[in-house]
Amino acid sequence: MAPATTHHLYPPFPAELPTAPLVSVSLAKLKASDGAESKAFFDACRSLGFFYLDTTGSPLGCSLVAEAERLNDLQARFFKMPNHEKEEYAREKVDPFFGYRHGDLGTCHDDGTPKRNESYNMRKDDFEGNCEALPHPSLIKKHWALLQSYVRHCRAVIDLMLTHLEVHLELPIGTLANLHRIKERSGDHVRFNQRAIQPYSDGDAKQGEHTDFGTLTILFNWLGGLQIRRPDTEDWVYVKPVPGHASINLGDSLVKFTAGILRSNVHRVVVPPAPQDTITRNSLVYFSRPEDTVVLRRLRGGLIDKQPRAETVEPEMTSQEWILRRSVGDLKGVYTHSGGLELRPQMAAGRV
Ligand SMILES: O=C(O)CCC(=O)C(=O)O
Ligand SMILES: [Fe+2]
Repeated sequence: MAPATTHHLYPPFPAELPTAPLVSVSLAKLKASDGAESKAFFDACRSLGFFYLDTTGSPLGCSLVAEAERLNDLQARFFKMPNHEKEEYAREKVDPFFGYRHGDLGTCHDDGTPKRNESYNMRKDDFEGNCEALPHPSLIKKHWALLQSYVRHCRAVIDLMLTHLEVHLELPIGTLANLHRIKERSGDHVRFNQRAIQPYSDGDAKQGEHTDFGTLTILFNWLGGLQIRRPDTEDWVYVKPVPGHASINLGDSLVKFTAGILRSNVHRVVVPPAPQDTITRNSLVYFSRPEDTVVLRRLRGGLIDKQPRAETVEPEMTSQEWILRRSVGDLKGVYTHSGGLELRPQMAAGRV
């Protein structure tokens, strides 16, 4: 039985809007090593780099969805905390990458408090006890076990997907998994995201265009707003949230490891389509990334050896360095070179 979701409590995603052509991949079938499903998964990883993960019939998927619902409730409570309390855990205070971030929109809520886009980034290593945990508010500490369990479940899904990738890439089993060991330090994290109600702006939409830096991203959405740029038409189209499904997308490190066999697609978050644009928008993201010490470069073996060699030698750096430099806008995304999309001023208004 599918777990209860809360999508029906929000205004509906409009039926007539063109949406992104994401295929749906069944987690239960991937787990059962279903050949056709595995192929559909790999095709989606090559062609679009985005797909839905259908959790129906999977105990792991059911846990993930149930926990995502509880975490969505938790994030609403987290963001309701007074700004000065959240700022105690600001990135500037706690860590160069993790912690609370915000971008002011320059307008105010009815009660006079400034409107913000906000995020709270909690690293996997805190939950796994791989290092001393960063400071967190008591609300987060109270729900530590839930977050720990969510991290474990996300990682189980990611490890399964990495194994399917290894098979199709004709790599020895464990090649990718060994670069993503849960007990090793990495940039993996859970992110709470909140966007205030705001008017659509072309400039903001453009500023938000990005690829993810890491490996695989597991995303739960309750409202529209996420858009991808279709590789075939170059049109920006909304990804419709589907109850019981996560959206999965591939990040730049998989493009680098596979010398471009896999795709990390450009995406952005804009105002949800009406009538969803009158609601504060939250999303829940799990970002997986290679271990900190892994050098981001093409791997050897299987299909990767058949890929053409790049004419220019790209600088090689560790995952940790790549993430830090990407996060301050110092490096461009793998698929965004030509448009110069990542050449934006750091922390542009409202961008977190
Ligand atoms: O909020 C969303 O739907 C997507 C967020 C996203 O793309 C990101 O945080 O990298
Ligand atoms: Fe993203």
